[in-house]
Amino acid sequence: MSQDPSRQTRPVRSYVLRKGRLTRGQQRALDELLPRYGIPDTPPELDWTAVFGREAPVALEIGIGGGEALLGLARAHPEWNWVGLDVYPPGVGKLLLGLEESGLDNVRAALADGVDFLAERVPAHSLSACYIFFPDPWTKERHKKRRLIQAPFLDLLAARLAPEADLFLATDWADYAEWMVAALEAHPRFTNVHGPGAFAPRCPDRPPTKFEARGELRGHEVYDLHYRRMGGGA
Ligand SMILES: C[S@@+](CC[C@H](N)C(=O)[O-])C[C@H]1O[C@@H](n2cnc3c(N)ncnc32)[C@H](O)[C@@H]1O
Repeated sequence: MSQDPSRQTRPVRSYVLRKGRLTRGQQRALDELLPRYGIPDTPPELDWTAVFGREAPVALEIGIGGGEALLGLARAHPEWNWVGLDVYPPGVGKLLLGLEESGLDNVRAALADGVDFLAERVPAHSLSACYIFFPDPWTKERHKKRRLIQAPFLDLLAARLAPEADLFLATDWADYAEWMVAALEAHPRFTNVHGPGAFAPRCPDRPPTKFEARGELRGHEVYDLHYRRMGGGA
């Protein structure tokens, strides 16, 4: 039986932020679709109206995985501009293929580190929402310092979110969920929409991702969180 060429894999060549094997389809997407759906490298600080060709609230998802959640959210809210980031080339390739197939025109993608992107590219207070679903949990005690959700990251995020912007998170690690609640509630710029210490109902319009499904098969409970950036300050 001949193999579907789009399923054949080869090592990442052009994009090496994180190791990953691209299918031919994903490699083509990065080569051909990134110029269309990607975010231009210059100028360093972005002008969202120029990036999207229209004025609309901008929502950012950091760590899109295969882009399933972002595609669902962008489909559900065509009136918003959506930006998806990941350091994993096959994931960004998969999102680009999804964009090509869906015809959605309100999504832009970048193969980029979320922290660098926020620090270097995103104008102050220009984001109306941020989504972070199932960030790497770094479960070993000695690795927890690598977790994304901690004070320096929250300082940076607060400086890029507009006042009253929403922050939605989800994790299937109970210990990381508690860690996120502690970090966010210790931060002067974030308030829990559902009351101190509370978890949130499932984020509206959040489609299940492959990663979430894998966790569910292992019996992991999912914890959603919903915070709001309070007004004022940097
Ligand atoms: C556990 S996966 C979850 C993916 C996706 N959100 C989902 O629900 O299926 C975490 C994702 O975050 C990405 N990631 C980790 N650190 C990142 C960073 N600093 N910036 C952007 N993406 C990151 C990883 O490459 C991976 O795709």
